[in-house]
Amino acid sequence: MDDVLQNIMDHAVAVAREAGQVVREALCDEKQRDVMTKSSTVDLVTQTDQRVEHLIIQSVKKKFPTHRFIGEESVAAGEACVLTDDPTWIIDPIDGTTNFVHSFPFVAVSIGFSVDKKIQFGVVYSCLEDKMFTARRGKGAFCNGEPLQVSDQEDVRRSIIATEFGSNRETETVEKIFSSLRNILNIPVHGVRGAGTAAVNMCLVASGCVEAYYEVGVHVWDVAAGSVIVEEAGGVLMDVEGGPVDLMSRRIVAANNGTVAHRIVKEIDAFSPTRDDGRDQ
Ligand SMILES: O=P([O-])([O-])O[C@@H]1[C@H](O)[C@H](O)[C@@H](O)[C@H](O)[C@H]1O
Ligand SMILES: [Mg+2]
Ligand SMILES: [Mg+2]
Repeated sequence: MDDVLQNIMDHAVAVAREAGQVVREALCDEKQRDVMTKSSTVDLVTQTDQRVEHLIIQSVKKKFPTHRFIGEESVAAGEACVLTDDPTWIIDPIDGTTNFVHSFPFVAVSIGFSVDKKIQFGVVYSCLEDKMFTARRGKGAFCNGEPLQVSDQEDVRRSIIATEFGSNRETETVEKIFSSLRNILNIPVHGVRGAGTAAVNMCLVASGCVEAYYEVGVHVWDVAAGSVIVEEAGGVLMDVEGGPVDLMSRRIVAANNGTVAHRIVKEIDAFSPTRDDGRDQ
């Protein structure tokens, strides 16, 4: 299986690079950034998201015809979001679509690969920075081939925390997001940041630039690849209430260590969006 998995991962890296090239080119063409909306008026999608997802899936199908897929835009088009034990590619063709639409310079192609419901490797290509983040379970995490290591900071008060506001603008949700943010700022922490892409935020944790990232409202395709990149860089994953992470639950804390993760969890005003797999919370 070892060489087989490496072969699959090599293909993921190659297709992510190809997809990134398409995204870069599309940035220069306003038509390819025309906005459509999904779950809310601020949940954006473009024809480039759809085109890139199609490109990735077709390319994989040709080489690995039995593999399954969970792709953000396929799910938006009505496909089921079910993780089985079968080899499954979990794809976010453009993580950071809002950034893409506005030319805000953090946009990633995110590909996770799961077998037996466990992510085996992750590839995040931050295509405007030309940074290829990769990690295979048990084999370390890398950026452009250089090993990654999380920060060794244990004191949350000397930390930068990343988070996002998401695309749910219901009053209650916005209140909870701000309540968590206020609590964390008041610890106080050195700063709060957000790149506008969950996948890049997780790679920033893996790179040691920020100590933790948390969000309620992410989807499995936002975090599947990043989850193994964080763990392989020495970090930890947790649910926002401190239990084990569940990638379908739409809740995540990714941190450099358990001390920082547990400290952040204390300040998060948790809530439970509808799960990606439609199961009860
Ligand atoms: O829609 P998309 O740009 O692929 O993904 C979104 C981005 O990662 C954003 O930073 C995060 O706040 C959202 O929760 C994601 O859904
Ligand atoms: Mg995304
Ligand atoms: Mg996306």
